[in-house]
Amino acid sequence: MDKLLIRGGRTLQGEVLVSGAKNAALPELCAALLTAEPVTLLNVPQLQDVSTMLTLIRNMGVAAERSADGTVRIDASGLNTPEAPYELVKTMRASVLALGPLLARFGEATVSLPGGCAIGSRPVDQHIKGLATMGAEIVVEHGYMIAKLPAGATRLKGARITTDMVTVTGTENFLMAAALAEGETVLENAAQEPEIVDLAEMLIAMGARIEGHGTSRIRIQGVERLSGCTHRVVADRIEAGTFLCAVAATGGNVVLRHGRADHLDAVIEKLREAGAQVQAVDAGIRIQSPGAAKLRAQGFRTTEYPGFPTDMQAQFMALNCVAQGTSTVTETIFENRFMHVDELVRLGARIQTDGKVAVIEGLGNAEAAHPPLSGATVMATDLRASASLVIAGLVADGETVVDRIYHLDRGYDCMEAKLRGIGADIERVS
Ligand SMILES: CC(=O)N[C@H]1[C@@H](OP(=O)(O)OP(=O)(O)OC[C@H]2O[C@@H](n3ccc(=O)[nH]c3=O)[C@H](O)[C@@H]2O)O[C@H](CO)[C@@H](O)[C@@H]1O
Ligand SMILES: C=C(OP(=O)(O)O)C(=O)O
Repeated sequence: MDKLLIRGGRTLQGEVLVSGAKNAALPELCAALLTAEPVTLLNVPQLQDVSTMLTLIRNMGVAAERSADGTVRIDASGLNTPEAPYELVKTMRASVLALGPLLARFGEATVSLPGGCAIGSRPVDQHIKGLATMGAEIVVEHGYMIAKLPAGATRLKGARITTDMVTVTGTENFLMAAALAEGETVLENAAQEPEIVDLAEMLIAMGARIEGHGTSRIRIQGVERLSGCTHRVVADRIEAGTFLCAVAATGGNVVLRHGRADHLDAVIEKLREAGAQVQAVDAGIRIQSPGAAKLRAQGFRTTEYPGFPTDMQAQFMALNCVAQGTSTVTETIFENRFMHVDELVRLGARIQTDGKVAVIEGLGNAEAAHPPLSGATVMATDLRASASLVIAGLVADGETVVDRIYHLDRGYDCMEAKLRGIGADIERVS
């Protein structure tokens, strides 16, 4: 099993190329199921989750080829098995995004329930309720959602869908289903994430009629068929945010090429309050930091976009551990997304948790002769927890080994090579 070996203490300088967003590429690969015409996606990141999604759609009879430059060509004209099996869904929750497109184009779908994962339960009751409002008949049997149209119906019906909470994958499933439904669908309480906007733009390029994406009310006028398209996946704001926290912690001066500062307002605001300089520049985002010991830790609460993203909580917590002062972090989206805490503590961090709240005693001291964390072997437990351990390892004294980095490989495109490119001492060992 691969591990990362990090020797901490280097500042970071130079330029990093931000990849396409995992959380946009995965729904967009599913959106290609909505048409029998070829779809080309550009800027698709090289990630394990993308490979899993390609396996999933190929299992359905879809032709999909991926080139090294990030182009993926999909031809779903031969789709013959509208099914997402448990073996694949259990390793990647995003597989539930096949439900909406399969139901809309074929009138049937069998998709495994995702179950839970390390960070908490991943319920899909809102997906089922919303698609049922559009006329689908969905039963849950043997761990699968088995969905079909009522006898005689050929399309889903447009509907007004108000979800109990803001759901990102729910909004994506509804968008894709509604694009081919009969009549108008209005999504109330819709998610506003940049990845939703990017998916909507791809669907519009396929001929969908969508308005209001990026706001909490999205209107979709269903069309009878969608065409192929070429679409470029939006830059990964979470990858960019992770590098921002890494540079803030180590100190340095780095440009994140293609990074979108306008998609990271909540995180950038906190970094500025901490004392780092962060600017949108032509090429992307520039960060200059004197290093965590001279920054002030910042409390935050995770919420849906445009609030502070849950997918950045672990990485910012790692920064808070080595900055000055006490901070409070509240995780409101997932009930178990503090798995990195015990591992950060192994490196010397001081963190107390109580339910959704973590209190971090920042160990930053600009006068100290040694870094406050000391290298150790730590275990990655989930995707963003892994990234937080890498950030901690970059500032810790001596060697840190991050084990189980298959979690990291699900969602970061060549992270160690990118970090090495800006001066980190980090290598992958088997
Ligand atoms: C709003 C939010 O921050 N969503 C995050 C969530 O998206 P993801 O799409 O996985 O999760 P949702 O946005 O659907 O879930 C948001 C909240 O709603 C609940 N829920 C959701 C659907 C449902 O049918 N029933 C239900 O109760 C979830 O338990 C969760 O507490 O995890 C992703 C991976 O970390 C992040 O990229 C997303 O930013
Ligand atoms: C947890 C994440 O992804 P997933 O929903 O695929 O588990 C993430 O992107 O941080």
